Amino acid sequence: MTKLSVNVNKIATLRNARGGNVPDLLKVANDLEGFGAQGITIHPRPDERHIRYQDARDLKKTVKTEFNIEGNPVPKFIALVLEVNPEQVTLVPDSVDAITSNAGWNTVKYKDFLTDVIKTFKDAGIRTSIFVDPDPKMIVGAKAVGADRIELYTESYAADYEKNKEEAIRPFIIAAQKANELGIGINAGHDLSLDNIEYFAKNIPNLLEVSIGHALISEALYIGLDNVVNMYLHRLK
Ligand SMILES: CC(=O)[C@@H](O)[C@H](O)COP(=O)(O)O
Ligand SMILES: NCC(=O)COP(=O)(O)O
Repeated sequence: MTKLSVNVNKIATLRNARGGNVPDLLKVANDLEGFGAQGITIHPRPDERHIRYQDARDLKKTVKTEFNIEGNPVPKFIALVLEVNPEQVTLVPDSVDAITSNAGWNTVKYKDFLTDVIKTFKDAGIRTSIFVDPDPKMIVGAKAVGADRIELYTESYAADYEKNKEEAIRPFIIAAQKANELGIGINAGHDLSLDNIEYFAKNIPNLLEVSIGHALISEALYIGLDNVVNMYLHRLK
């Protein structure tokens, strides 16, 4: 079964719009777990425009499922993750001014850097995952730097799903086969939604976890967080 980790960045975005504590991020995360989410994901960005570094510290005390922190491993991020000690860290190569994540790591070019960073986190007992495009070379590179898992960057799948879902998923199936062959775990995320998740999960062998935020919170505006979590869980069965 594939685990659902809910990315709560958008809850923090809404909270920050007024400067107070509505909605209450910790309560929402706790409720999501109560509704069945099997993990909570955050992606603190250097400008703290949604998740603040303090949110990571606070969530660590309350999250009872798997806590996953994503981000670019700049020194400030590495220090935060080591301090908070989540179950999983996901390395994402986003630039400071990126609106959202827009590429996977080049695990070949950044081999030495990634090997060091992965070792730092693994020595602290934190499971490591590397955000990658569905390119077998990058998956071989992720294995070579010692990552426990890859997170497949699913933006292209989501963008092309309506046009031609068989074509859209093809590179992801090939990538997953490579990951399975190498014995590296598979996570996935970015722009996954109630529309496209079921086909993805059914076609990707050994998909361990998906992290979903933007679409899930948007869908919840119409059907509520409880319903939306359960609809994802049903599609991931
Ligand atoms: C790695 C990934 O795809 C997500 O973490 C995504 O980047 C969410 O970040 P934002 O909420 O800042 O768009
Ligand atoms: N790792 C992907 C994630 O956490 C959520 O991405 P999105 O669903 O907000 O696009």
